[in-house]
Amino acid sequence: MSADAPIPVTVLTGFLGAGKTTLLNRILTEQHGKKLAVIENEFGEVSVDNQLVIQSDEELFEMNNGCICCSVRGDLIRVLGRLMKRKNKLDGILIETTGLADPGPVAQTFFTDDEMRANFRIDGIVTVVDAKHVVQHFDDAPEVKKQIAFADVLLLNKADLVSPADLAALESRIRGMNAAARIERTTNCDLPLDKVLDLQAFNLSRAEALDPKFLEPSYPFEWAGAYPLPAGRHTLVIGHGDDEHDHDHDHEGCGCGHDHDHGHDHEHGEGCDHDHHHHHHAENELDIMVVPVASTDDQVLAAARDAAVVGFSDWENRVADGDTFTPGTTLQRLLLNEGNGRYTLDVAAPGTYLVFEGCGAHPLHIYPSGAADNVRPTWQQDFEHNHSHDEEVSSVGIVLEGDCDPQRLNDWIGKLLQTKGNDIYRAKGVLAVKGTPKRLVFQGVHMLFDAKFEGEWGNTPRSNTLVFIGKDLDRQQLTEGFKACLD
Ligand SMILES: Nc1nc2c(ncn2[C@@H]2O[C@H](COP(=O)(O)OP(=O)(O)OP(=O)(O)O)[C@@H](O)[C@H]2O)c(=O)[nH]1
Repeated sequence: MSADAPIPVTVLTGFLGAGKTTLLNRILTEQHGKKLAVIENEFGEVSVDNQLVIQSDEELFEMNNGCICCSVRGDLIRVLGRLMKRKNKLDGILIETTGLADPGPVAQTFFTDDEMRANFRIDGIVTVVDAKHVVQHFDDAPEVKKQIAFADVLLLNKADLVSPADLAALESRIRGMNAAARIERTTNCDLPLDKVLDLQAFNLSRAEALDPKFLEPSYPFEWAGAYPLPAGRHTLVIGHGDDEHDHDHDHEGCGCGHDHDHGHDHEHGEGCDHDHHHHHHAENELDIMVVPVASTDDQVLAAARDAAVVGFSDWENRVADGDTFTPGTTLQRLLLNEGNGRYTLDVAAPGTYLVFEGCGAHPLHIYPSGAADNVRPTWQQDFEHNHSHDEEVSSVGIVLEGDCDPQRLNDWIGKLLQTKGNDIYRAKGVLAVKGTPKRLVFQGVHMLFDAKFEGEWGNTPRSNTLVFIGKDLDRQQLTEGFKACLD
């Protein structure tokens, strides 16, 4: 490939347990003579996939502290920046998204600026569909339909688990959701790799037709405002706790939580139609970032916004009610009391400070030290966070030392998935079993599960890592249940 040609990027999507890692491992083991970089994003409190993706020469980047379509997009951009520098040594990039990712924003990342467009080209979006379980998620997981709609190739996988009649019915239903994609029926994602790689299939106009906002950026924050601040220890108030001063963010009007009277630059202001779902924030937390800027010129604001995108994907500093924090590109997670909180913002130098708010629904006031009234933003903007996740899906991770008793483990898992398999969408783990040097790899998708001994522990310390993903998971019950399997 010429050094100037953009690197082809393949996005692998599909709901939890559909077979994405199976396909990835197939690609990694086959002799295709290509040098690929793999970006792996996993949903779950603890990572198991790093133990399940086979070892290969390919470079593997893991992103596990959030979903690639929103909170770790900053990480994705950073990894791509690194790969860009070694572009002539790479033949392609594979991105395995979490089962809950909307592929739209992932694909969108490659169109965000000229540098991205020049260096990368989406070759295709490959969606793996679990023929056995997908139907039950059509209604409860909106991501599934998006993954199908966005696909250039659809693997109708797990064909071995359904009857030919059911498979045909499913195929026509899926065809109805995406008339353009090629559909391949597979078992264990077994198909020639030229059906998923080197497709030149991604079509920007189709993506725009599916999502008219496709080329509009989406951000991990919903609002930003610029405040002129003197040096000093200022009070930052979130919420309505202070009624006396509650005159500048009244919520009449669009209901989006901002004071529109003072907005100078409302890109999306009119209908304020951004949705306020924010799956990874609890109601009693608000993510903010306070970034010093030299001015409110467009270029300066754009640079601050890009820094905030990266900062929002990084680890947060937790700030309790009453605590102090300083400006900078660190994400500050304000801990709220029923939506309210009062913090000290310690400003060393006077100047303009941009405040980014993760969720725009929280009124925010800054009272400079010694001032009777709060300071108004001189500029403000709403940002589009145009997708959301099913807030009910959560994960429980268990990491424990000790050896499992195989019989008790089998009984526990069997019973658990039989009784709770509707709600446990996905379970996986790598376990240490009494009396064997091998690692037990456990895989569950709803009620179906299997466990295989794969590879030895060798020098790696024996331990048990398990993750459950689904709705209404009972952490204590799962943890206690597993503990009882340990010797
Ligand atoms: N019977 C059957 N099982 C399959 C098939 N494809 C994959 N599996 C099994 O389904 C389970 C999940 O497969 P993975 O490849 O890990 O699925 P995934 O989409 O990567 O899962 P997440 O990353 O957790 O969302 C594993 O136990 C696979 O062996 C298939 O065609 N038939």
